[in-house]
Amino acid sequence: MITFEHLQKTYPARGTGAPVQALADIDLTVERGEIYGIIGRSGAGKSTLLRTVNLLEKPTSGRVLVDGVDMTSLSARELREARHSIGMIFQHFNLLSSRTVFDNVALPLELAGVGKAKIREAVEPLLDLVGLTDKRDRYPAELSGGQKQRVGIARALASKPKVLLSDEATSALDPETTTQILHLLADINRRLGLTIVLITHEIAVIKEICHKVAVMEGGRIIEQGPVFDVFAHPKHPTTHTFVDPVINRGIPDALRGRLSATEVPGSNMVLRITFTGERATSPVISAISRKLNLDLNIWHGQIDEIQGAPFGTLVVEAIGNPQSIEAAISLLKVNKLGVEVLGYAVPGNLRAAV
Ligand SMILES: Nc1ncnc2c1ncn2[C@@H]1O[C@H](COP(=O)(O)OP(=O)(O)OP(=O)(O)O)[C@@H](O)[C@H]1O
Repeated sequence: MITFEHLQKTYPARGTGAPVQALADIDLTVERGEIYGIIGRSGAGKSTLLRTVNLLEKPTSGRVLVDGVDMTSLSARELREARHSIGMIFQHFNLLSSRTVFDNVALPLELAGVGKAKIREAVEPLLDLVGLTDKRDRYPAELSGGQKQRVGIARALASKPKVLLSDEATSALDPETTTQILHLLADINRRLGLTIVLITHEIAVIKEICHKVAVMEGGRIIEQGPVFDVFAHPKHPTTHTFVDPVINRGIPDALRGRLSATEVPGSNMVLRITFTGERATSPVISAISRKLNLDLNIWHGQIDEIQGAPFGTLVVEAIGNPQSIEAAISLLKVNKLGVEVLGYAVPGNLRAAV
């Protein structure tokens, strides 16, 4: 539905400053019907990337294709037309304070010259969809933040877009309202098959509703893929800093302090084994222990949930000869379990910690 091809954006120098390269060679595809989350720290280039989709920001080079149409090649009139199929919602809602809820939602249709009866036909179901039928004659100042964003969503849907762009739409809301708005977006995605691209600096937003995620840093995408895969096996250190606080893949601090990065005489290897819902670990682990005559002492374990699928982590201390341990690691991998060496620990220290 949306393809970014070799997309670059450099903002010209301001005053005595240097030009800013906000986007550096972005290649990304968002499939139809997906909720695609883009996460990154402040200044990573998220807003710039999102705003190239409807050409609020013109790329310096490269292309943006929306439903097969190269947005960078359109005339001003064609671009106005194309923008009807791309809705957008904002952190600060961008509502007109002098218009009622109904009139805010109706605005894009009025601007497109749609008649009064047709506007009513379009707006009333949208107010129902976002749960604001009883607020239709209220003004923005009389609404809560969550209600204002519901108006923003209804207004964005008024021109029946194929794509909805969400620019930090929940950043100004409290956690409970954030969850309600995210559920509304997920519901709209399911009911209308709408493709949603959202930018956020909050990993909880990605975890809650996105199917896929791209992590941005310094104008580049440093990691991307299905949310489950990126959360379960983050590769880039920046992805770790986002994911680790919400997916507890780690070990308790008291135990972590007893790990050393290098092997010392008498120490045992400590492994982290990760598994997804379909894989039962304990029969595999006990079979491997028996077969190779080694002990895999479970040190710490837990199960998280990513997008409704269980994701488990076990930290084990491997006690046996080095060849058996190497063979065990291979066998765990053959059984499609994730294995990482966390470090080494002296058994006495471990027992003290447990
Ligand atoms: N109009 C502009 N002129 C010059 N530089 C800009 C402009 N807009 C953004 N930038 C710069 O481009 C880089 C990317 O900015 P962008 O707003 O896309 O990042 P972001 O990831 O959305 O950040 P935030 O989460 O803070 O909004 C930053 O260094 C920013 O200062």
